[in-house]
Amino acid sequence: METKSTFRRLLGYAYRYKLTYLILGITMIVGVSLDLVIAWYLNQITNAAVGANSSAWPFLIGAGAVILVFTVINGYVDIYFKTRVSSKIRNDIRLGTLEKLLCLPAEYYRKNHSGELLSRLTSDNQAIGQACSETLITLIRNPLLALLSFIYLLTLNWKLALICIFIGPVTMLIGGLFGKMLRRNSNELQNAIAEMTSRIQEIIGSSFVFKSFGLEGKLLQIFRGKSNEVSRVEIHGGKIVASVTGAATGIGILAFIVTFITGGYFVARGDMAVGGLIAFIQLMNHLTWPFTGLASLWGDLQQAIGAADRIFKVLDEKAEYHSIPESLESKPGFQSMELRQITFGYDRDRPVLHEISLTVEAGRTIAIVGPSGGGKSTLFGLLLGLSRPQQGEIFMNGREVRDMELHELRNYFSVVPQENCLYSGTIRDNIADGKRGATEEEIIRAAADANAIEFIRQLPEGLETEVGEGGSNLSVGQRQRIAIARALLRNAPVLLLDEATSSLDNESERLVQEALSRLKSERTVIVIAHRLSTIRQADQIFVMDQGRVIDQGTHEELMASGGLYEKLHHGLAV
Ligand SMILES: Nc1ncnc2c1ncn2[C@@H]1O[C@H](COP(=O)(O)OP(=O)(O)OP(=O)(O)O)[C@@H](O)[C@H]1O
Repeated sequence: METKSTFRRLLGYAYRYKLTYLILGITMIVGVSLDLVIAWYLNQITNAAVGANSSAWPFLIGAGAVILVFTVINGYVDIYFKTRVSSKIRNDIRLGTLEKLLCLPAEYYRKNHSGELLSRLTSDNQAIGQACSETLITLIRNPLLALLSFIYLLTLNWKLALICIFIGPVTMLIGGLFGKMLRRNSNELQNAIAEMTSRIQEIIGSSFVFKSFGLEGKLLQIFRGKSNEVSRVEIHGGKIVASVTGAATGIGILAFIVTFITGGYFVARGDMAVGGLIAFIQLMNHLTWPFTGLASLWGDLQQAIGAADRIFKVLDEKAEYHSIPESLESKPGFQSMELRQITFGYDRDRPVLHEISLTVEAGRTIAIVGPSGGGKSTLFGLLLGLSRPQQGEIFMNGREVRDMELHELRNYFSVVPQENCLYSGTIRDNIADGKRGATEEEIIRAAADANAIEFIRQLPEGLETEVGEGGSNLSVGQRQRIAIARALLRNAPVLLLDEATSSLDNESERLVQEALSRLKSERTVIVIAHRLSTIRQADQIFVMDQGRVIDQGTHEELMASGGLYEKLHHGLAV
């Protein structure tokens, strides 16, 4: 992406807060004026001291007090509004980024590292906030201050002023030179941090496994590699910043020495008053620092543009839908769903489903069974429109689903996934996710039908119990029953049930199965069955192997045919 257009886009966010920027424009002008006034003040006070002009003191004290008051008030207003605008812009971009992420297709999540996506919302977002306030304002303020200081310098001693002007172009050259290096370093650092963050997420979420398998040493070793890489890139960045700062400081001091030596010479010759020299040195600071500071500011801006590039890349991704939908409403009126010759691969040239055809009629229970990796979950993804088939068509009530809004399609389904994904919040929140505006009575009834109400009542906080990250405060069986309650409340006509493979104890299993049979009644059910015992009653069973439907029929028919189903039944007998 072009730096210019990225910058223009960033300005678009800033434009929303034009009033705040107007205030910051005023504080900037007042700040610049105060810097010049202080040089003038030093000039006055030194000349009064050298000329033994004691009558000037009341005026000088008064002027000092005014300068002090203005400086304090202006400083407060300036910092407050800079923080405010930076925070607001960061918030806008953060919300926009998450909104976009929520609208992106499942494929995007498959292809992008979660740590990278996390960095878009954290460190990249932070870098942009800084750029839109302090960096942006300073980039305008510094050249303005330098220009006005130079004009003032000309009035003090034009010859000296012209001698000192060489600094500007030299420092700008340095800024330009190092800016590109800083930006490259920033990109490299972001990638390294993203990889490290992903690792942290993975490690933190797996304490049960790494502790039971004694993987601490291995994980630390892997993490050390990622962490060392971050450190290496940071140190390299430090080298670049140190070079910029060193060069800039050198130029600043050179300018100072030249001014002092030349100015001192002018004073000695009587061409300049001592107060003038003092004011000159003060103004030289304003002339050199804006330029020397420009180098590192430029670096900051480059880093922010790098961060903005990455964020805008997410914002420009093709979304599944253009705005966050209202929470899904179940849609009555399901008649049938038909898959015709569906072929699909996560990589286009490596299909994992081959020419799948099946029909699901209203009110029937369809079971999909088969060995692991056969494509059962992938098929669910296609039904829900999470992936699009590369060949073939899917019809819902006779309508091609390509012609339907994704929300409309998904409104036909209630899903109980294998991993019973709950969100941080209370049990009530999680059940209520099934239906917008669910009443207390409906929530309790759903919990009761899901065989969850008893354990909920035994919890000290009842429905208000926090489930923890991903439901980690609850047992697997309890999580499943909450997920079933959520699906019951949703009350969509088609239930997609991916049976959990995790084995529950007998009592828990009984409670879950009982809850599921309530959920299944009066609905169309498509179930991925891991326990063949639970699907004997299914109207139609599809046996999938290596992405193909290799057999179909009722339990009895499939047992009689002596194919894979019969083998699974005897061999796995789950
Ligand atoms: N996100 C993905 N990217 C690439 N390939 C994938 C992805 N998810 C699954 N696959 C592949 O697709 C094939 C079918 O996987 P799928 O998860 O649909 O099988 P399954 O029958 O549901 O297995 P299980 O019973 O173990 O859950 C497998 O070969 C798997 O490796």
